[in-house]
Amino acid sequence: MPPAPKQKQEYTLEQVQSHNSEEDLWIIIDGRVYDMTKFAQFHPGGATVLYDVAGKDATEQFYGLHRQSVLVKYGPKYEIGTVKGQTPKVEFPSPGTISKVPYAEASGFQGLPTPYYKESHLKFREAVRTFCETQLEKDAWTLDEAGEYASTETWEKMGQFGLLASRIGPGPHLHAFCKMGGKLPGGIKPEEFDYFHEMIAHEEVSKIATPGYVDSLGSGMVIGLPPVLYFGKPAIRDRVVAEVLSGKKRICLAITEAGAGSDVAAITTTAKLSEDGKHYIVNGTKKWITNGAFCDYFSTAVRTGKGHAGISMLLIERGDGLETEGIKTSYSPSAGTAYITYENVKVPVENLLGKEGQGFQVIMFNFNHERWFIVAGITRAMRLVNEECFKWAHQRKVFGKMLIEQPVIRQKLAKMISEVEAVHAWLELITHQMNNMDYKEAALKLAGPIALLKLRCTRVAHDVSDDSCQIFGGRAITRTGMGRVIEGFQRTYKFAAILGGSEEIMADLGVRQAMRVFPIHSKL
Ligand code: HEM
Repeated sequence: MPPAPKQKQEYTLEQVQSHNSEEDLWIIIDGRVYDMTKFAQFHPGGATVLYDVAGKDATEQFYGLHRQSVLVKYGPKYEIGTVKGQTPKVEFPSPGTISKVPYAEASGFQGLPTPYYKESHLKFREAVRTFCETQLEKDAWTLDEAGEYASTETWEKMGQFGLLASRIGPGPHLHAFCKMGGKLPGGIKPEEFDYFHEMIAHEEVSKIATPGYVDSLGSGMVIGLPPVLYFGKPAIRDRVVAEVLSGKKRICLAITEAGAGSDVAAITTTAKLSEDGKHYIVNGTKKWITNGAFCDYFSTAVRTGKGHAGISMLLIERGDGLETEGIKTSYSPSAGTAYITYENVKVPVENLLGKEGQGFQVIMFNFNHERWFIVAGITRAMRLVNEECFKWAHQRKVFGKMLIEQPVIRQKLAKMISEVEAVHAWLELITHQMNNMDYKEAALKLAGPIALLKLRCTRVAHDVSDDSCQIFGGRAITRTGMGRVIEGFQRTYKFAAILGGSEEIMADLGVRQAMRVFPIHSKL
């Protein structure tokens, strides 16, 4: 929340100037007067720097060294009034508002004509952004640094607000969810809800910009629930979907193993039918499972036979024989990235997702949605990085002028902005196409374009990370302070280039899909 302007006292410049000693230290930041006398000795930047500006206007020094959030946190405690004749100019956006920084939002949200976004998308974005900023963002950074998972209360809050349901996409499950008393953000009706609403939900969560903690807010669910939703037996599906969307239970997708990443067919975790035919007995391990450390359910790929046709999907509940252990990644442990061990885990045959031996199809069916979701998240993260760079370039002075006045910085910004706008425009087009196809048709026709979009997106992320680091300098490798968002991005953007299929696999898949529909008799 922005600090409430304190109009209770107005001081003349001369009055402020007279409080200019270590024992009586006032400063001005953007027309507001702060009494720093007691704070000076606790100031993380040291007391001396404050003594140097005692009784003076320190706006430029302050905004050259601090994020706005510092004033939001400490301002109300130390602000004592305003300067007569000066009106504070710096904006403190209220929760849910759209940024006015150029290219910080998709142009359709900054008032330009758009074929995609309707009133319901604007309403939805405002509601989700307000929720994220007021309910999730305020302690995200502290929890991410501490490596803590999102609490059960946070999950239930997300469930009640309809954020979890919004991240699984349109479909009959939303009607079921609302019939059972659930609500969607912004009062959107299930029949209005489309893939743009879902895309917005992913974007807004990604904008929280604490990559590990952001993943702990449901990335496992986004990829782990669809196999149950589309391939689970009705009784199990209805129970599990209701539990997960309300935030009472958590689910993740367990496919990759130490010896099987993008090469899904190499998985070795086995599921053997028990003698009475009532259970599968699962043995093996899984690695890099997002949210695995704290989930209740695991949509797990298992081997029930040989080759591609020997892969099946099982819904496995945490219980005897299933152990999870956190893996240390470049992310915060908040993401709950886990190594999973299955030792003689008994799974009822009813928990088979799809048919035995058709696990590969179940996995492929969901991969497009997973990749599209990764693209939505990383693109939004890049937009935020660009916004931070644009602001920083207007804040930071070097060699006597603003960074933005240096042509080399404008060149970098031009590249970053144009690349992000291009991938986002492709994302919007594909999302529009998803809205106009059923899930099956989209899985077939959009697999190639989504793979190529993901490839382009993570290549752009590489460039954006590189350029933003050069713009932010030392702050881009410092976890706290001005470059916090850039530091988090450069440390973690590679996740998107590997998860859900590596760049190399995306490139190959994209072209092979195009080869399938190439009219073979076309000649030069
Ligand atoms: C309301 C007034 C101020 C408050 C509440 C405040 C608070 C803080 C805080 C919380 C930090 C740590 C920032 C972080 O790492 O996230 C910090 C750092 C710092 N502050 Fe202040 N500050 C104020 C004014 C000033 C002024 C006027 C100056 C300079 C004249 C200054 C100079 C510095 C410096 C040099 C650092 C270290 C920055 C770095 O490591 O990059 N501060 N301040």
